[in-house]
Amino acid sequence: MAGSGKFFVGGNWKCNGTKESISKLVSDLNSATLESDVDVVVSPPFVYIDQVKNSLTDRIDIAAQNCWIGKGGAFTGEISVEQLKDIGCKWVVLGHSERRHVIGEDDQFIGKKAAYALSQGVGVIACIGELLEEREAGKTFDVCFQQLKAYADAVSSWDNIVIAYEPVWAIGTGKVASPEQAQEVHAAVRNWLSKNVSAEVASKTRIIYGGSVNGGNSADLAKKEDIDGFLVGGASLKGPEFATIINSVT
Ligand SMILES: O=C(COP(=O)(O)O)NO
Repeated sequence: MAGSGKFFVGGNWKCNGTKESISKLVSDLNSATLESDVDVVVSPPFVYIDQVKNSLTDRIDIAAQNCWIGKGGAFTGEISVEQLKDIGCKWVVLGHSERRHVIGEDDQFIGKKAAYALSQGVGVIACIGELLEEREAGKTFDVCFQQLKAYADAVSSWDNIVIAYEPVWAIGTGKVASPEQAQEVHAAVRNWLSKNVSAEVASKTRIIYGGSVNGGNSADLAKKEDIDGFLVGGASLKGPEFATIINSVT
């Protein structure tokens, strides 16, 4: 398994940054003191991965924000898992709500991407999460379990998967899920894994929360039994605050 820490915190930089701003962010991360039992990854835009990989401390791994569904070749505009490995990526974020609801990727497409990435030895941060209208309609569990099933139907091992529960209504809105709301879904996800995969997978798979996490709310979220870390967007672009979040999970 890529990373053996009890906890996992990812920084999803999304489509943000410049060479200059990323150089400053990397410098801040390199000078941070980070808790030892937290696996930490950052996910730069593709075009900055090489810069980050060649300047960031080895304490922090690199995740890509997406990958092609199979081996490279005549797929204009795509980036293969092999190429991401070649430049030092150990992880890839898949199934992010922005890929589902903005780009239009469906569950099966995402599941196949996850299976291929894992087959090449790259870990998968497997995102799931419901829309506000789905939550308001009482469909949160149905949606998350459907997305989980698509991963489970495609992959043959869970050793290199971290599940990220990211309620879409909390992403980028400042409306963070309450610790109780997040714990309820994390516990249901873990129970689903136990019933549909195995008790061992349910026990060892890290389930992380994403959606308006910041240095002020991460500690309360991290106290919950089934919250094993975070996938942080906006706050991960600020090195000191991202370090505060990382150090709050233990
Ligand atoms: O999309 C997110 C969360 O973003 P924010 O922290 O900005 O809500 N993580 O992948």
